[in-house]
Amino acid sequence: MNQPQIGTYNVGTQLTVGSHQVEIVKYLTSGGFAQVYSALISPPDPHSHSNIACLKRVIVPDKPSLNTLRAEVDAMRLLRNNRYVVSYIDSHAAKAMLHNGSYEVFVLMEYCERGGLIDFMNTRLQNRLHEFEILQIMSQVTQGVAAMHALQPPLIHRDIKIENVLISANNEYKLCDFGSVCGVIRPPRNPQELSYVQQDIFKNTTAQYRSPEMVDIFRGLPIDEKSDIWALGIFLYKLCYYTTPFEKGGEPAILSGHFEFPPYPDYSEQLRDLIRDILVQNPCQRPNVYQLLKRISIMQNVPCPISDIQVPQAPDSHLNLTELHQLSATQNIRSLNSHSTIERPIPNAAFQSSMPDAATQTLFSRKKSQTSDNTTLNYSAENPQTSLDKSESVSHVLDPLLFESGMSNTSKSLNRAKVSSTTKLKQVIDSEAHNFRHNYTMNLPLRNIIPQDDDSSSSSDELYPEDVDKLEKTQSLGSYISRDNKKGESVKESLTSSSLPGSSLTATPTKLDLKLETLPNSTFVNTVDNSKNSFRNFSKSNPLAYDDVSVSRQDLKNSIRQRMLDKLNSSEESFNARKMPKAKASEKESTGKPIALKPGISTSKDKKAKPIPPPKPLHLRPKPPPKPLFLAGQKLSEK
Ligand SMILES: Nc1ncnc2c1ncn2[C@@H]1O[C@H](COP(=O)(O)OP(=O)(O)OP(=O)(O)O)[C@@H](O)[C@H]1O
Repeated sequence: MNQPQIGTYNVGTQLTVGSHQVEIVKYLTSGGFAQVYSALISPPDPHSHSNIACLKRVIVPDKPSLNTLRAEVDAMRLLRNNRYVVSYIDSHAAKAMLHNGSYEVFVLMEYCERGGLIDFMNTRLQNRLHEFEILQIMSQVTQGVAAMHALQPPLIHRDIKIENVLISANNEYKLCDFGSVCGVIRPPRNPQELSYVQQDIFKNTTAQYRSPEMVDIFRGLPIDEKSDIWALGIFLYKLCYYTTPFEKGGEPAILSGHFEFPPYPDYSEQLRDLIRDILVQNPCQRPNVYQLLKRISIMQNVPCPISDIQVPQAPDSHLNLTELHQLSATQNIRSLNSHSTIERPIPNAAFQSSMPDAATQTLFSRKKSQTSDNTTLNYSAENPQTSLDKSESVSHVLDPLLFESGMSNTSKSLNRAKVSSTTKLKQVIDSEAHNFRHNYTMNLPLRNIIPQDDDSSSSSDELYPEDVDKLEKTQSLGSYISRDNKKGESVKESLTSSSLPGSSLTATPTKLDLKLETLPNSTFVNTVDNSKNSFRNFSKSNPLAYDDVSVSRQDLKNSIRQRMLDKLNSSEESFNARKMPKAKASEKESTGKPIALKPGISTSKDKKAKPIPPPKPLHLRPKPPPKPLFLAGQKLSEK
């Protein structure tokens, strides 16, 4: 979006935000789209009892962008009680006075006095983080993520990264920036959906934190909680080594899964193992958020905070494998099938929706039930609503035939696997559930990721009173992805080469800087824009027409293959450009001529670009005219 330029508020400026009186204390910074202030509020925040808050002021140019923010606020509101999520206080939107058609949005939230995690890391460039500090940060951030995954249906953050963690006055690490949040995205089923998902991922995620299933949508895997887990793995690696594991290798490295650990700092093998276990290609084999927390807690030698999340537990007598799977399959279908309005997630701590995982947890807990804490064992006995949710979801969402077939497949797999341990069983269930998400076919468009501006019903004026509108109404999660303001650029933090894996780490690392970096894949922008246009036309004419598109399997395969090749080629081009020696780079700057890529690497651009002729031998080059005297070593004054 074209961000209108606005001046900053003076200290002492008085405003009303929702039901709060606000007085500006200090201008803090400007984010990609927002001005950020510290402010005094009245009444104080009932959650923290503090009268100091953070005010985010954003000018949005149109209603779709307003929807994006509205959805961000809704996500914050759902998560407001979690200690490790930046807490929402109030919000307010109004039509902007100065900019026609635009809106001014104010969001009041908990003030994180100690700034960003990145700032803290910058204070520790010489003396890197100790393992216990890393585990503490990781545990708290993972708890924030767990709160999202525990919603029903789950929310996927999609932009977990160092930059999106702030530190509160009492030194707690808190997840922020919920502008990319979405529900589970099932695998696309036709080229239009595919383009759309691809575009959505590029707009809402940060390149280095993307999971393999995000980079290669053509694997046909859902984007779900496990994509956040991958990002947590990258996050953990960066806490340790101040760089990301695929910083140098980029997308091909993400897809091959190959990364190395720098020799310094020397963390325990346990910690490195944890990173290895998270960064596995197959999402089913990655731990879920609870398993991750357990591992971290064991390493910290503290009780697992998982009891805070209250994973649902079933009494022994009520649980058998069939039920277990029924529960998991249903939950997955619910996630997929849901139109994913943000209204739907239920912040019901007693019923988390990553059911394969929850179900497994249940099973684990059965084994341990004699010794377990009672608070985690009250599934249907103390929470009848939970049981209701369960039966309701079974009856109203599923096509019984599909469900039956899913069931029988699962039973077969389970029998085949002859699971003898809970770990094995967990893997089978997890992978079955994942396959279920993968294979289940629905006659629904990807509503959960279609932007609101394509949906005329949601942009009716009655949602937007003329002057002031409190951000309380819920929106489709699809609006999260309409952040077209990023336009192929992402603000990304990265260390300079001095701290890249494999490079010498004895040199003083340079500061972690915020720098504006164009996405590596330059041709992607075109691809995306094109696909976006075609998608929009398509959806405008008939938003429900996806399933009528007649595309043969082979066509789809070919189209996928071609896109993949284009994408890889263009990625390769940008990776080569990255590796371009400095000398060549400066040569480019000075001559202004493009630099030829390595021979043998064909890129989509190559096809269009004219071949660059080899340089002429010296003796054939035209001789430069003789220098005028005053440039030939003789001063004018000496003449
Ligand atoms: N609650 C808060 N307490 C203290 N500082 C904050 C808070 N929220 C944001 N900030 C500061 O403001 C900066 C920008 O905020 P934020 O990332 O939310 O804005 P943005 O416009 O969404 O930026 P971007 O999209 O580029 O990440 C943060 O990096 C952080 O330094």
